[in-house]
Amino acid sequence: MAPKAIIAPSILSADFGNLGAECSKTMDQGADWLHVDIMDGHFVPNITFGAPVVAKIRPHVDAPTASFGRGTFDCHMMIAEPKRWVNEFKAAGCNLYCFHYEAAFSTAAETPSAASELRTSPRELVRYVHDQGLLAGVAIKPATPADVLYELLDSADPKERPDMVLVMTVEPGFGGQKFMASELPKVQALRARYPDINIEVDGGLGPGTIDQAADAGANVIVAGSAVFGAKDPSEVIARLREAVDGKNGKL
Ligand SMILES: O=C(CO)[C@@H](O)[C@H](O)COP(=O)(O)O
Repeated sequence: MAPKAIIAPSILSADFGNLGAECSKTMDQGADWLHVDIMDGHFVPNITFGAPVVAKIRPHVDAPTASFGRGTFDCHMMIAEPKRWVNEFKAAGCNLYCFHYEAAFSTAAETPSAASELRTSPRELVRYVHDQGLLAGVAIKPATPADVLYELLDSADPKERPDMVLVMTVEPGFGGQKFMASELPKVQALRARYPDINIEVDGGLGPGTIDQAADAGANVIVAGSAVFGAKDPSEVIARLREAVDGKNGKL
């Protein structure tokens, strides 16, 4: 049975001119976490913001008092060289550092000019993120199969096991895209093999698509435009939660 629902609105769809207030309002509307999309214009064809902005919004949301707790800043690092920024984002108030499997790998294999301390692998990077005292997430793009994650999730060493996996249900880079149901078999396979892990889905989630994602076994739900564009965001957040927890008998 999947773990409880965690609803993480993506602040990519918030009003950037009023970000602190937008974040605290969304928490008051029932969010568990905030999903903070970091894009570098390199790993993905869009740029958002960096650690200084995260540090500015952190005081607007109470920090979590436990791992995975309310107020977790779930930083989705759509960036090259993800090892470079772990400490800066930790200092800014990030709690969960979710890097892309593809980016961690390419630093080692495809960027031979990268400084040697930045050359890494997904396994080493999960360990490194844990060593810095953060939760570690590993994200996969639509072109990446789920089974690349098995080696990490099967690791006997908890330091090398991700705390969450993120299955992208759109190509990373932009909010407001169409949900790709073609990615759900990955979620099903991961849930069948790992009944207790946090599986996050991101992209095109909302009242019209949540049931498919919940049926597949996702429990951490990112929603940007569906929450920030709603007349009643509280109602949308409650609906997302009900779909996941209702299915799992947790309501
Ligand atoms: O990471 C991303 C996009 O790359 C997402 O977090 C989007 O921000 C989700 O937006 P919606 O599809 O829910 O509008």
